[in-house]
Amino acid sequence: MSITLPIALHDPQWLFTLFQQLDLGDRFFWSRSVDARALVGVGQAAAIETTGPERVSSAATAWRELRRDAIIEKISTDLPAYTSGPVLLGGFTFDTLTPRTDLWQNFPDGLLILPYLLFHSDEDKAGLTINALVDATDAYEQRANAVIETLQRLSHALQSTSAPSTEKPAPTNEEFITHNLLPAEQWKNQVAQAVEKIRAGEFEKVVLARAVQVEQANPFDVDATLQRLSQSYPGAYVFAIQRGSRYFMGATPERLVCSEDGQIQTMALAGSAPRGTTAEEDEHLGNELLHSEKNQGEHQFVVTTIRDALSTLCSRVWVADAPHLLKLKNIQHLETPIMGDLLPGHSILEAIEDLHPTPAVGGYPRLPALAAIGADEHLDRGWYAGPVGWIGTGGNGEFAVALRSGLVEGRQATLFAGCGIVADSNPESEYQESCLKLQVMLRGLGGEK
Ligand SMILES: C=C(O[C@H]1C=CC=C(C(=O)O)[C@@H]1O)C(=O)O
Repeated sequence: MSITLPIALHDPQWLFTLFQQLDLGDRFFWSRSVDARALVGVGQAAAIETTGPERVSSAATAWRELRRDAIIEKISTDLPAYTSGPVLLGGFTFDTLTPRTDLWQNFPDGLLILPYLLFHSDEDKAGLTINALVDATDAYEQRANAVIETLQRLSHALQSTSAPSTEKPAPTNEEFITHNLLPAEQWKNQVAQAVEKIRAGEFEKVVLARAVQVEQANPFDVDATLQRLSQSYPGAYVFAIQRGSRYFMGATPERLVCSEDGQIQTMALAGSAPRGTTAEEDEHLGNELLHSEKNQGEHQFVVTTIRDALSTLCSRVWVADAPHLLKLKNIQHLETPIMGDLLPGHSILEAIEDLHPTPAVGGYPRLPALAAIGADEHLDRGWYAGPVGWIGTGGNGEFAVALRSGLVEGRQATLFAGCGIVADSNPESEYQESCLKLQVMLRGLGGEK
């Protein structure tokens, strides 16, 4: 049973903090400041957990079953268009080839949660959805009273606390102790070996990732981290998924797929350069990136693969003629927007199944590149570089690729970054590029003033 009520627009960060105080269970955060869309969930009315290579298609089947007998009420027409009604939030692992370690305990291969409460907003409307799994034996009056009591507590919390400052939280004064999971020289050797394999014709591109462990004396402040990320990366998808004492969170620039009324939008994002310290230097670095054969090659693998994947799912596919620059705070990328008209009967989960992993996070051709990642990377990627996002009714939803991300627990965090390796990659430059990508979460956590 799912009921959506209109609610006043509120700062989603604030709702995230209030939901902690209500003590209703794990929290979920999703927002992209530029399109003013946010979803903030708490608690669990139902969960779909899947395993194995079929983790996405099994989730699609389970979601169809869960929806089949749903009673869906919308108490107004003045509600956000795509996020009203039951919405599942969650994600999937990057792959199911690499053995999982303790690091990703409680993050199954596939997990989509129907939260107990979901605050959702677009530019000018907001809604609060209350979900509950109810069966014929339920003491419905008691259940209804529990919901009323929760809503009263939420309303009280909204009235009695003031909205947090919209200022970006200052960096913490804490000392970070950082530790490469794989020593830097070893990672660079891996890159050099991948280049050899590419030159020997084993595959054409592979994305190799690395992880850094960060520790400080006091627990990391997850709420302040989300606020820093949202303010520093307004164009990024800022997300957090809590599983007990752990949060998987980040600010990723890469949309995997957005589906609205049968229209899907995706992008090829690959090829990187630092930002300049002056406008001239920045323009120069951007022009170099646009004209770099190495980066254009790395990018084209992604464009071609996405176009091919969409051709079986869509009646029409539109790909921009050439990539443009996506300029982020400390790094710039090549980006090609791609759109398509989904064939009737297809949903966002089918699009994810076909698109993921794109060569922006896996490689090209897909299978030998994934085998090389599994054999050579020595890293449990878990949900890093996997799809994270939400799905609503009618096949609508949005998923991003979980980059610029990390797993945060108490005083410790494990942060991830990867780089596309092609025949003319240079191990030292790739290492430097991975450091730029890691900076997103390092600064988010309050480090690197
Ligand atoms: C794999 C990552 O970035 C991808 C997205 C943009 C640019 C990339 C690159 O230039 O290598 C990567 O393909 C990461 O941030 O961990």
